Amino acid sequence: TLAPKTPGWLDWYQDPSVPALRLPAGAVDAHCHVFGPQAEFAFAPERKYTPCDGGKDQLFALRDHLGLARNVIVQATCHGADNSAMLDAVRAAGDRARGVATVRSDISEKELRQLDAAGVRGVRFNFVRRLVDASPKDALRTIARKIAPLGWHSVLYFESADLPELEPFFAALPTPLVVDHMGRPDVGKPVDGPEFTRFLRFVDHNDVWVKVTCPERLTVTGPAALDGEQHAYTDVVPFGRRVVEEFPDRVLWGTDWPHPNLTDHMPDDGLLVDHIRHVAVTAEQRHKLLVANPTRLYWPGEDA
Ligand SMILES: O=C(O)/C=C(\C=C(/O)C(=O)O)C(=O)O
Repeated sequence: TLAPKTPGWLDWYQDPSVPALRLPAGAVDAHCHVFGPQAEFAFAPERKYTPCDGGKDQLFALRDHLGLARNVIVQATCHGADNSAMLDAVRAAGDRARGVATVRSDISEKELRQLDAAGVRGVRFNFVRRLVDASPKDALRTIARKIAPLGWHSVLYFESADLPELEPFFAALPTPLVVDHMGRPDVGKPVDGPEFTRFLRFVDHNDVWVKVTCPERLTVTGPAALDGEQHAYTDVVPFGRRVVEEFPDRVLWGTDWPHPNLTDHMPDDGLLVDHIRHVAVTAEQRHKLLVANPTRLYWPGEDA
């Protein structure tokens, strides 16, 4: 029997608009997931939510609809450390997808090489308490040490309030670091206030990559019209724009489709693409954000 969806959970947007923004050739959705379908890929018993299905066929249809060329498919907590749904999608996409996995500290070198051969290029460390139970730092250190020889990176998902406590641990990891959703800033606070300044300093000191993603998750005011356009998350724009301006060569973008854990509104993915115009305002910034940076990180050696 299939597990029912967490009550109150919104399904992903069924009829996304065609973006007004034409994406540059080779644009990468560098943060998205696949959920099941659970009839084929069961959700993990230890999960803290049960999503609707969101399989590879719908993910690739969205990629094509939005004008994207490639995906980086990130393991979501609803599948725990069972990466089979993600691997199935990455393999199905051929060279058009890479993966970021969740692994346990006892993973063998052989298993890691198999993941690498399948297109995995990083692991995810999740510190968001509503998503996972404690993440023992010793176990994560062991994982980071095991993946470093493969040239993989560590993707970090944390609440901004936890950065002070986590920063020394992050700084000591022996891999490149990639932060999800700008470190989840409190956008009710000033962009040049102490909290986001501390985050930007962390990024600068450790050459951290930053995903300029999830304005729909971070917004306090909700989608609003901006420059006559629907659905720009105006209160998040200054944060994304700041990161793009300060670290133009280490920013990434993604849809976060199928958008887990949203209950008050579900973004139209076409309008999420248009939101890019407010944070990467020049064609050069957009080429780096969408093409050059993700290609350098996930398809190194390719000209982009
Ligand atoms: O999709 C995201 O990146 C954000 C969320 C969930 C996960 O990342 C996950 O379950 O792996 C969230 O904030 O609920």
